[in-house]
Amino acid sequence: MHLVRGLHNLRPRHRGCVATIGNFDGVHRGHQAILARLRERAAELGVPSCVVIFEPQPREFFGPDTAPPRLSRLRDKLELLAAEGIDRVLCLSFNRRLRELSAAEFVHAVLVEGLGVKHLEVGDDFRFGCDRAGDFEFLRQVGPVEGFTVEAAATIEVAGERVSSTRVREALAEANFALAEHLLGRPFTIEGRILHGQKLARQLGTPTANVQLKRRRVPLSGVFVVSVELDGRRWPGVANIGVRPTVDGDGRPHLEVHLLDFAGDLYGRHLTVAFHHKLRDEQRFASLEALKTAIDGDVAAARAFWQGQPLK
Ligand SMILES: Cc1cc2nc3c(=O)[nH]c(=O)nc-3n(C[C@H](O)[C@H](O)[C@H](O)COP(=O)(O)O)c2cc1C
Ligand SMILES: Nc1ncnc2c1ncn2[C@@H]1O[C@H](COP(=O)(O)OP(=O)(O)OP(=O)(O)O)[C@@H](O)[C@H]1O
Repeated sequence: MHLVRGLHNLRPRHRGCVATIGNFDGVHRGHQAILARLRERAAELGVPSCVVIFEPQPREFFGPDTAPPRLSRLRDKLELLAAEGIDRVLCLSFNRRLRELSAAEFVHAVLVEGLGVKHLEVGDDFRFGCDRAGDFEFLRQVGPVEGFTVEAAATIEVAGERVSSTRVREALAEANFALAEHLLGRPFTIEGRILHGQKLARQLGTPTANVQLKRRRVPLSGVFVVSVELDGRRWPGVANIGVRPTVDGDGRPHLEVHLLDFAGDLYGRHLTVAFHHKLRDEQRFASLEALKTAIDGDVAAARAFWQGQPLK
């Protein structure tokens, strides 16, 4: 899959494709359906498939602190789109200039001049352009004039509800991991590199891998049963996402994972943590001894969870 960053990096050879536009946060089953349709249309027309995404996502541009936490960073999204068989991603910086483009200007500059789109596939609720004035009806009118066809993707529902990134976030906040997995078509995961921690966990008897979150905000917090993928192998584990009020509290969330039955050095390695069940909220304990007892309980609960159940 080829990534083009910004309109200015489009070349004449990029013209001629089928496209869709959106945030595609989490690449959930609604997105997967649109992407499947896009692949079909690309094959029919003999042109590449292209997904147009924004970075930051528009809501993050308008309210960096109030926008909901992401399900996927840009690199996760790109991996997921590649796995869906998409040929090309155009990643546009969402900035003042872009937000001020009217719907007609956006269509002309991005879809026509930039991509030479032959066919556009969007959800029927898709809105775009300055003040979100552009919609499916507008595209249907302007498409034939600008030389492309437009199709509204059928709405994908799970359990009678439209699948959306918002719904996945709600499921995670409610710790409904079965629903989140159903909506995503895979378990919710967080990937990252292992950093050095304070080395306190070892003293607590439960060595943990500290996954680098940087400034990333995550859509869940608490103590969880997880599975961890490391170099193509899967391990059962238990994880904490929180600010660790008992021991420090730099106010930033940390993701720490203890792999059951694993011995070895994980510093600098890359791992993927899949979330399956919430055990409890994070708590401030009166002593390290009390924290240790709680963590021992979490480890036992994770062991019981995986007992007789295949790792996934
Ligand atoms: C399963 C698990 C549950 C945890 N629960 C809590 C908790 O409820 N409250 C808390 O302050 N810290 C909690 N922690 C975080 C510990 O405080 C942390 O592992 C310890 O500070 C070691 O940090 P270090 O790896 O940076 O040395 C938990 C950690 C794990 C692995
Ligand atoms: N369940 C769905 N069925 C059909 N199309 C969908 C579905 N979900 C999203 N789409 C379409 O996929 C494209 C990208 O959607 P986008 O990621 O912007 O929105 P979303 O998944 O609904 O997220 P949010 O909850 O943030 O609105 C849009 O064209 C949108 O209409």
